[in-house]
Amino acid sequence: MSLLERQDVRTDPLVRLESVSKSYGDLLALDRVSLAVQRGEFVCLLGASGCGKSTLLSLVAGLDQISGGTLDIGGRKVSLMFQEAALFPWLSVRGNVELPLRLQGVSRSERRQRAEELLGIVRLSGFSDKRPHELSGGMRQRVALARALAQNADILLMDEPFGALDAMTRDILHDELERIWREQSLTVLFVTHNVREAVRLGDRVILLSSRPGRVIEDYAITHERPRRIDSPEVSAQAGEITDRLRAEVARHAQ
Ligand SMILES: Nc1ncnc2c1ncn2[C@@H]1O[C@H](COP(=O)(O)OP(=O)(O)OP(=O)(O)O)[C@@H](O)[C@H]1O
Repeated sequence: MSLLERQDVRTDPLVRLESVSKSYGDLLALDRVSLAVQRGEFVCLLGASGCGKSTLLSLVAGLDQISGGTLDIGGRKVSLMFQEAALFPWLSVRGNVELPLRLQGVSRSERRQRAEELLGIVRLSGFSDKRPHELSGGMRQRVALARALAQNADILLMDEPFGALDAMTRDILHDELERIWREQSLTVLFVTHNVREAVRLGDRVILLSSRPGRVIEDYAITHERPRRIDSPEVSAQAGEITDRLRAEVARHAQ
């Protein structure tokens, strides 16, 4: 294999954006964003409110059309998870997790088995027959994660999935997500406002400018895993990124 071929293998991204722009009428939300996410990477997107983070996710999800540039996910499947679990209240926990499997045409018995397996992965075995309103916010997000995993997608897109949870519950879910990401070899694109959360979880933290969103920094986070959100290393790097973000917000406010 030639050097060039080997480099191609190493840089075979699952998600590739080249100079992607997105406008809503006169409003330019994203401005020539280039970003490549490698298979198995955990990439966090960070930026001031309104800088286009959710827009970027919805473009990758194919929920919206790009206005310019190239976006290529090679026809791969994506699944989405949001701040609100958005579970169907009339379905049991198992029924919610089974839904994507039902849409994929998976047989009843296989569906049940797979749903139980996924509920085990998110540590909710024994809660299958509960309804969403009987669960805590953290447990509902676990169900949403199991449902996202049931889609059997190549790429997991997460839009502030833990933003509404208390700090302790969020901390526990960080550990769980990291474990599941490793065990399932997931590729994750994760939007957050929380700099520490981004450094806790990400292999990379992509910092977007204030609107229109452009990539202004691409930080490699190399601290050993599992990390603690309150460790000195995470705090120090989060401090550095926060300073950069503050400078960007201040520049924009002038
Ligand atoms: N469907 C839409 N129609 C018109 N404007 C939109 C639409 N979606 C997003 N926008 C605008 O695009 C810009 C980027 O929005 P987006 O929600 O992507 O930002 P964000 O970084 O995710 O914000 P936040 O951190 O506050 O959630 C905002 O100015 C928003 O008002």
